[in-house]
Amino acid sequence: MKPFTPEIHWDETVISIRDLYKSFGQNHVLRGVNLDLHRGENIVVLGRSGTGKSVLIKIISALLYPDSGTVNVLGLEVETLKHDELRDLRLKIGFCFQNGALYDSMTVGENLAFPLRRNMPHMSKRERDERIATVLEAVGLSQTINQMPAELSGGQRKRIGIGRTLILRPEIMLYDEPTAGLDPITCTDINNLINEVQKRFKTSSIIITHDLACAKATGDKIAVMKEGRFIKEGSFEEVFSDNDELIREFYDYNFIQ
Ligand SMILES: Nc1ncnc2c1ncn2[C@@H]1O[C@H](COP(=O)(O)OP(=O)(O)OP(=O)(O)O)[C@@H](O)[C@H]1O
Repeated sequence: MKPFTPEIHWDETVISIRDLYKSFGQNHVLRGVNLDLHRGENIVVLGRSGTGKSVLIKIISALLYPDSGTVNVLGLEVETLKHDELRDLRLKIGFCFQNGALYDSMTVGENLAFPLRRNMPHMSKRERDERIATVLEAVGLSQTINQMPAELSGGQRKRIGIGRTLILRPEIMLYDEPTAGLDPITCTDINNLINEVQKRFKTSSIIITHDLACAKATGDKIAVMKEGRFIKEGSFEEVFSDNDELIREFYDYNFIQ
C-alpha cells in the first residue's frame, strides 16, 4: 500500500489516449487502448511479457507512431507536432529506461550534467551543480558524484538513472520495468523512491511492470493490459478483489503478501 496520499488533480489530464491501434505486420500489438493520466497520478500498466507495454510508452513519447487513434500529451496531439514542438514536449517527458542508460565512461556527476549541457546550454555551471546536488540528494546518492557507473550496485544504477531523468525536471515520468533484475529489498527501495519523486517533484507517471509488489506500492491506479488492450482498471484492491480468472492467473504468477 502507498505510504501517502498523493495530491491528484482529477480535473486535469496530462496524457489522454483514445482508440489506439498498432500492428507490426500481422502482429496486432495494441488493439484499442484508452487511458487517462491525471496530474499528480501514478498509473501502473501491468501485463505479461509481449503484451505491448513498451510499445505504448514509445508511442506516448513519439518514438513510434500508431496506426490509428489519438495521443494527447500536456494538451498537444502528439502526431501533429512539428520537429521543434516535439523536441520541446519530449523535454517535459522523462523516460526511465530499464538499464538506467548511463554512460559507462563518465562519472555519476558527468552523467547527470550531460542532459543539462545538451538541452540547457545557457545554464550556468553554478546552477547546473546545484541541480545535480539536489537530484543526487533526492535519490539518496550524494556520495557517489565522482564514482563511475561500474562501481555502483544495480540498485544504485537504477537510482542514478532515475536521477538523470529527473534532472530536466520533467512533468511526466515514464518508468520501464523499474524493478527488473533487482532483489526484493532493493525493489522496495526503488518503489519508495518512485513515490518520493511523485511527492517531491509533483510528477505524473506511467510505470510499466509485471511486478505486482511494485504495482501495489506505487500505483494510484492499476491498468491491466492483456492482448493489446486494458481489461481491468482501478485501485490495486479493486483490480485484484474479484475472481476473474485472467486476473487470478496473473496474481498467482507473483508472490505478494
Ligand atoms: N519496432 C518493432 N518492430 C516489430 N515488432 C515490434 C517492435 N517493437 C515491439 N514489437 C513487438 O510488439 C510486441 C510487444 O512488445 P513490447 O516490447 O511492447 O512488450 P512488453 O509488454 O513491453 O513486454 P516485456 O515485458 O517483455 O518488455 C512484441 O511482440 C514485439 O516483438
